[in-house]
Amino acid sequence: MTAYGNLHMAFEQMRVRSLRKLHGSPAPEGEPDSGAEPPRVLILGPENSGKTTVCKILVNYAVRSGQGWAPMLVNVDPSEGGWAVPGALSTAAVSGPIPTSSPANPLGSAATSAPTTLASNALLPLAYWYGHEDTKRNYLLMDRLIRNLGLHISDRFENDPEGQTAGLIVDTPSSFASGPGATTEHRQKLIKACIDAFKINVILVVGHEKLNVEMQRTYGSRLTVVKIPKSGGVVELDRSYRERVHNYQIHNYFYGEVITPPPGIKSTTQGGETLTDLTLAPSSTAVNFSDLKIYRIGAETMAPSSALPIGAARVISEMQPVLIDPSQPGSGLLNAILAILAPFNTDERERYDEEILDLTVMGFAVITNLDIAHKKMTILSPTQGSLAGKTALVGSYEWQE
Ligand SMILES: Nc1ncnc2c1ncn2[C@@H]1O[C@H](COP(=O)(O)OP(=O)(O)OP(=O)(O)O)[C@@H](O)[C@H]1O
Repeated sequence: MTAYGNLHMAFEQMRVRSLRKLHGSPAPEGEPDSGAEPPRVLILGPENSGKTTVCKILVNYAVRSGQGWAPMLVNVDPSEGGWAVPGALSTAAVSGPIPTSSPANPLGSAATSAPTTLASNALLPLAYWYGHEDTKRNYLLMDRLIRNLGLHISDRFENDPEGQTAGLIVDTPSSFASGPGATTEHRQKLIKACIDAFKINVILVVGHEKLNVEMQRTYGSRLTVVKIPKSGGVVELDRSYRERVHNYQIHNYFYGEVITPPPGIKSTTQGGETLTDLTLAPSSTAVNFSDLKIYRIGAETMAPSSALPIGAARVISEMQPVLIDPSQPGSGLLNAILAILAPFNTDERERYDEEILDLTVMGFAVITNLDIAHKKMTILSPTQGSLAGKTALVGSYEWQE
């Protein structure tokens, strides 16, 4: 904790200096006035090194310091869940301490979920849908979504110069830290995408000497690279636990957080709310196949370009949106999670081919039944709003009650 405490103090000084610069206040004697940048931190580390926990500790220290900071927390780990369901990349400005009581909402829950009085249970995240657990599956898409998140954050910072002095903290997947030989180039590109998109000025490497040396060598001359020890408390999470957590997170997205009080206790509250308020009632509706346009980015199974025979070109590129016909057997839609996308640009002149890749997510739904004979599908969604005319993206996540 000493290392985390010291880091917090250093980041706090950066915030204060950058706010001072913004207000044009003079620096106290003996303090340099240059380089007053807010902390924009990228956290890297291998699997089970406690990256997410470090992010949460640093964000919680910042919001508790009583200065009214609301740092941006960015989750580019698609297997994490963040504020949406697993498979999404998201970001939110955090203004209250993040509750850490449940793996269902590892970073605090979004305002779209059950309303509660805790400030960090009312986060307004911005999410993009990547749709797969593994960043290696479509690294070009990851790269594009990271850059999209960065553009939105830059826009927000431009409109809120005071808010930007709180800085931002980026949690990354463990595949950014290490991986089999051939993926080194990909992960380096993704790290570079994060550094460019979020204008990172500090890289924290959690307990990985080799990566620390690599980062020092590549970025040491222009960014601060700090190695911090892995906390002794980190729990090694295995594959089956992670799968259970994913199912639990998706269940929670639709049904809210069902917390059963310990035996013998009749009524309990969390953050001043009675626990029954935290349960949600999703709606199940039958829609025609033609009502909803469902796309998949790239083909379902795709070998890396380097594995194709010499001279062969792809029929479908990794970034091409492919319209799926639900009436075709093997469409892979049954039980698939759908990300319902924000509408396309209404101005025809502003439209472009791959616009679908740059649309943010409004919410998630799941196809619980496909009736090919009647061309209808049953969709479970958080609200009763009509899905007609909407566009959805499907990835490789599936869920069954
Ligand atoms: N200091 C600590 N004390 C107790 N438990 C901890 C501590 N740090 C982390 N943990 C627990 O260890 C587990 C793994 O930590 P965390 O999710 O932060 O690691 P990660 O590096 O982000 O993992 P991933 O490989 O999924 O990216 C979590 O269940 C977390 O609650």
